[in-house]
Amino acid sequence: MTDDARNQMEILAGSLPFLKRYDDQIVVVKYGGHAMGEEEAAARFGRDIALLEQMGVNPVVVHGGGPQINAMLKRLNVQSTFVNGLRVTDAAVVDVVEMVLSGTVNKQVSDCITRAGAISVGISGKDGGLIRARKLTRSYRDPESNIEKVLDLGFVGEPEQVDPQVLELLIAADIVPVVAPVGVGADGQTYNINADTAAGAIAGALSASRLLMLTDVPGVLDAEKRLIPEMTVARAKAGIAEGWISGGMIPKIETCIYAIEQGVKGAVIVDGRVPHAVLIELFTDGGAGTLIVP
Ligand SMILES: Nc1ncnc2c1ncn2[C@@H]1O[C@H](COP(=O)(O)OP(=O)(O)O)[C@@H](O)[C@H]1O
Ligand SMILES: CC(=O)N[C@@H](CCC(=O)OP(=O)(O)O)C(=O)O
Repeated sequence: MTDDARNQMEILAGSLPFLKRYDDQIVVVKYGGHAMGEEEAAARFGRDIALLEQMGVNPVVVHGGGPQINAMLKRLNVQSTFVNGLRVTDAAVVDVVEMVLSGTVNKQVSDCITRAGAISVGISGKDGGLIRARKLTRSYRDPESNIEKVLDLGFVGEPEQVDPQVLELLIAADIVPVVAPVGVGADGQTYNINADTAAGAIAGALSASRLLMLTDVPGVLDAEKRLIPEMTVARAKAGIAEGWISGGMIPKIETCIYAIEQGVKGAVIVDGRVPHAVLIELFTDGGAGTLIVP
C-alpha cells in the first residue's frame, strides 16, 4: 500500500466521530453571493454538499446573491442603495431581486449539487408556504435631532412565520433543498429578505444542529483585522456598537445570535472561498472561521 493510500484511509477512519455526531442531523448552510465565486468553486461546493448528503447528514442550503442582483440592476439601469447591510428595495428592485434569486442563482446552486450526484430541488420562500414575511421596520436615532426615527426600506421583509413542512418532505426523500430568500406577505406582497436572516429563521424552524455562514472573509475580524476564532454574543454586540463590525457582517452576526437563542447548537461564519470550507468546519476538531457562542 502506498503512503498516499494509507493517509487517505487515516483521514477516513478519523472522520468516524464526526460522522456519528452529525448522523441524520440537519445542517443549514448559508451560501453567500460573495462566496459563490468562479465555476470551479461552485462545482466544488456542490460536491461537498452532495458528499454530506451521502454521509447521512441532511444539508439544507439557503443562498444569497447580493453581487448577482447588483450586476442585473446595473444591466437594467435600476439604482439601489444599502443601509446597514440591507438593500433598500422599491417595487422595481423587488422584481429584479426575485428574478435573480429565485431564478438564475437558485437554479445554478441546485444544479451544482445535482451534477455532483445528489438530488437537489431549488425553491424560494414563497413555495410550499415556507416563509411568511412581513415588512421589516427598523428604527434609528437621528444623529442631528437625536430623535428616534423609522427607517423605510421598502419591500424588505423579515420572516414572520416559517413552515418547514416542505423542507421536511424533501429531506425525508433524501433530496437536498436549496432555498432562495424571498418571502410572501399575508396580502401576497413579495418581500426581499436578507439571506442571512432567512437562513437563521430556517435553521431555527428545523432545529438544525449547525448553521454555517459562507462568505468572502476568513470570519469575523477584529479592529486590527485579525481573525477572531471564537466570540461571545456580548462581544459581537459590542463590535456592532463600536463599528468594527459593519455592513454585511451585521445581519450575519444578528442571525448567529438569533439561531443560538433558538437552540441551534453552533453558528459559524466561514470563508466559503476556501476549498472544502464546509467539510473542514464539520469534520475537523479545529474547524474554521468564527464560532459564535452564548
Ligand atoms: N468585523 C468584520 N469582519 C469581517 N468582515 C466584515 C467586518 N465588518 C464588516 N465586514 C464586511 O462584511 C462582508 C461580508 O458580508 P456580505 O458582503 O454581505 O457577504 P455575503 O454576500 O457573503 O453575505 C465582508 O466582505 C466585509 O467587507
Ligand atoms: C434585504 C436584502 O439586503 N436582501 C439581499 C438578498 C440577497 C442576499 O442577502 O445576498 P448575500 O447573502 O449574497 O448578501 C439583497 O437584496 O442583496
